[in-house]
Amino acid sequence: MSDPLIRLDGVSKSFALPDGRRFEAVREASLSVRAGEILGLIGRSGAGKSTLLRLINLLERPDAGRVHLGDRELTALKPADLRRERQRLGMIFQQFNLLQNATAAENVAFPLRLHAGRSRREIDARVAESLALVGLADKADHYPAQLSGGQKQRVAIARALAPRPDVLLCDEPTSALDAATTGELLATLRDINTRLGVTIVIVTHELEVVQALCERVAVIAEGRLVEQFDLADASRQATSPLGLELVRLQWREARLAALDQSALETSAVIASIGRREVRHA
Ligand SMILES: Nc1ncnc2c1ncn2[C@@H]1O[C@H](COP(=O)(O)OP(=O)(O)OP(=O)(O)O)[C@@H](O)[C@H]1O
Repeated sequence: MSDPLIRLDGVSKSFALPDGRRFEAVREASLSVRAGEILGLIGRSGAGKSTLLRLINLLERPDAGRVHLGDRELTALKPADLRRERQRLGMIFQQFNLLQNATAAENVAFPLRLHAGRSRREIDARVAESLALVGLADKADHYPAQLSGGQKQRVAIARALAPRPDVLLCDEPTSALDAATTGELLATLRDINTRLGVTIVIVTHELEVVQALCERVAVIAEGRLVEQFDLADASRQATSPLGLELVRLQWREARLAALDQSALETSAVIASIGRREVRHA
């Protein structure tokens, strides 16, 4: 494997419980993410998926272990250097996290204004470009309350992309959306990955999302990374219950696709017989 873009080395994170004990949400997790790939992080509720994702951009600081982005060790950086490196890591959330009293354009401009050195004209151009990327050029002046759930998530994606990050971290981005809107949003994420080369790490509890979008998957259970595999690798042996469920879903989808194909071929044969009979009538 080429040098990874993101590398977690033995990261652990615990939280204080009300009774004073500590709960280990992530335990000695090591993970590498290649530049340009789409990695799914899956696990049952409470398994530690979101915590692991937030350890990548140090929204959560690990108690132990190291986080690398390219050749920089984020866990060793001073606050000003970390702020700069974090611009390479965009993030979106399940509940969109938009500023309600700001327009779509103002929301997208927000991260650009946080860092000095960009002119007003540069910011306006970047905002327009980012909204166009997610198909919302005509909604720049709309407030979040005037947008659908899918449109709100697109504004959030535009905001995350505005600083031109290398990575997009997605925390359950489709959980608040219906099936059709989920499909459209996944197509947008794939397009961003293909056209811009943005590496994507997505946390989800929906195996269909992994199946539709991801190239590789990492399974987390009780804070531990229990297995990782390429979805296209037919020779793989999934071992965890969720890994096995995902493989079964892939088989089912593949069988349905084969059935669709044979139904299509059958109808083509019937149609050609019909045409011959009409000619001979
Ligand atoms: N700030 C916090 N303080 C205390 N406990 C926390 C905190 N954040 C997470 N936890 C606990 O850590 C565990 C893992 O949480 P996390 O949100 O990472 O799980 P998850 O796999 O993303 O779950 P879900 O799919 O339900 O969102 C949970 O038991 C959660 O209650």
